[in-house]
Amino acid sequence: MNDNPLTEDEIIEQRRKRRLEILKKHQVESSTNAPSRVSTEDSLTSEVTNPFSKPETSRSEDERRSLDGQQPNGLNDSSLARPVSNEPFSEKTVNENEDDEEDDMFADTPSPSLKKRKTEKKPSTVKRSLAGMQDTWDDIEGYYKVILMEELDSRYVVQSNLGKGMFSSVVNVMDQKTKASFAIKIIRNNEVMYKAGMKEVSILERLQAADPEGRRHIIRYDRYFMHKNHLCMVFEMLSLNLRDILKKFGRNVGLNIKAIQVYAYQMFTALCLLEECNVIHADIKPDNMLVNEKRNILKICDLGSASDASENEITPYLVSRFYRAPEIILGYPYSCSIDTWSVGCSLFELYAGQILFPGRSNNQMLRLMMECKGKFSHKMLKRSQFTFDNFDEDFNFINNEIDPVTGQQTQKVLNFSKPVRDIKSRLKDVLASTNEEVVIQKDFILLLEQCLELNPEKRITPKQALKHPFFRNNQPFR
Ligand SMILES: Nc1ncnc2c1ncn2[C@@H]1O[C@H](COP(=O)(O)OP(=O)(O)OP(=O)(O)O)[C@@H](O)[C@H]1O
Repeated sequence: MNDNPLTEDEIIEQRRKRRLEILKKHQVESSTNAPSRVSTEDSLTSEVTNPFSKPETSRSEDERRSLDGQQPNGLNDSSLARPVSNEPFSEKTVNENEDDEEDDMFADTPSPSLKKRKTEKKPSTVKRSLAGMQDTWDDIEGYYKVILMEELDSRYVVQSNLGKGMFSSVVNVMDQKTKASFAIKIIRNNEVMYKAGMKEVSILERLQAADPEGRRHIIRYDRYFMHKNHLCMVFEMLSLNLRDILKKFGRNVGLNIKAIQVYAYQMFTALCLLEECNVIHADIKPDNMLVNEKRNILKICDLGSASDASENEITPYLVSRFYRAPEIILGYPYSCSIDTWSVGCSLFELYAGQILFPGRSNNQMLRLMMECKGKFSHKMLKRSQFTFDNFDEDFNFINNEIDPVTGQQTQKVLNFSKPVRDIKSRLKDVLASTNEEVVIQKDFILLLEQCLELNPEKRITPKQALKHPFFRNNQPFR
């Protein structure tokens, strides 16, 4: 298997394609969906009658078990790590962040080198000079130049930088009224991003109305305001994302099975809410799952790629590639179950400490999926729009690879009669240390297999997943 890291050019090209898809989508939607004006005083926290909301009493017992504050045996830092005796996988691991580092099609100038990206830790302490000099507020890429102790919306005081994504920079602030901490996502000063941000706001509002008490593991959103031409979205303050957790506690070997159980249950609880609201997240991955300080509560964040399930326009670059469901690549009708696929990939990665399908192209993603799960049914291939990009007329897979020696593109037909690298064999080196863990691990493998059904119609639903035997001995929820 070729697990070599992608070249910088390949990463740039891959990410550019994805952002182009998002750009195209928002250009089409913008004329109808985006509000023409946003008031700085507008708040989205007021009560809204929500057609998607479901009364508390109608929630299943399983869902209720996962509610925040009902987990007496929460995780702590030591309970996340797997015993060091577990051997890491011998395979070379592809840089897990490669899919997040990209050239920036929204910037006026070429991006700084990929390595230089995540640099800024502390906001500048230089005082901003003259009001009215708008261009000094933004950097050349349209990110707001945050100043330590700056006041936003006459209320929030900037404490530190939290992170930087393609669409925004995120800062930690203190609300002077309540002294509470919040995270504010400051969207880049760019019309397309503003429209994408407003769409994220409307989806968050909808999810919030269906879960007014915020117990279903989607990030809590408070309100938005405008600051110097930047859309600012106020969120509850959380701690690390699961990619950071994996680096910190998994030591690149993965987290222990008990931590996986707790997080998995919360992920499926969030997916249930998304499904009830008919929302597809479309960017589920460890980077977009945040945990609290105590590490016992997980929330899914970054709804920036989310959309209504009825808007499921066929496009082959939706979702970050390693977490992309086969139906997206094939051009088969897709729905909320693409998020279940992404959760399956994320859970494997959190447990194994390595990416499940580190394909360097959509074609290679299909190959890795078939090595793991066997071949696609002809019925599915017949219904897919992009089948012949990757299969011949007899539905044989055409493997497209770059020859590492000659650098030439090579094509050869590959046949997959049955899985050659299934989940069980991939996890054979992750040894369970107790008999109890052996049983839990077996159930985990079963659950992963069901999340990773090639046919989306046969894939486990989030509601079914919550009842899976994998959660049988999950004491924190009992
Ligand atoms: N509520 C929060 N609490 C703590 N940290 C946060 C919070 N929200 C975001 N962050 C940090 O900021 C980073 C970027 O946030 P987010 O993914 O929402 O931004 P984005 O611009 O949409 O990024 P992307 O390029 O992934 O689309 C996150 O990975 C996380 O580390």
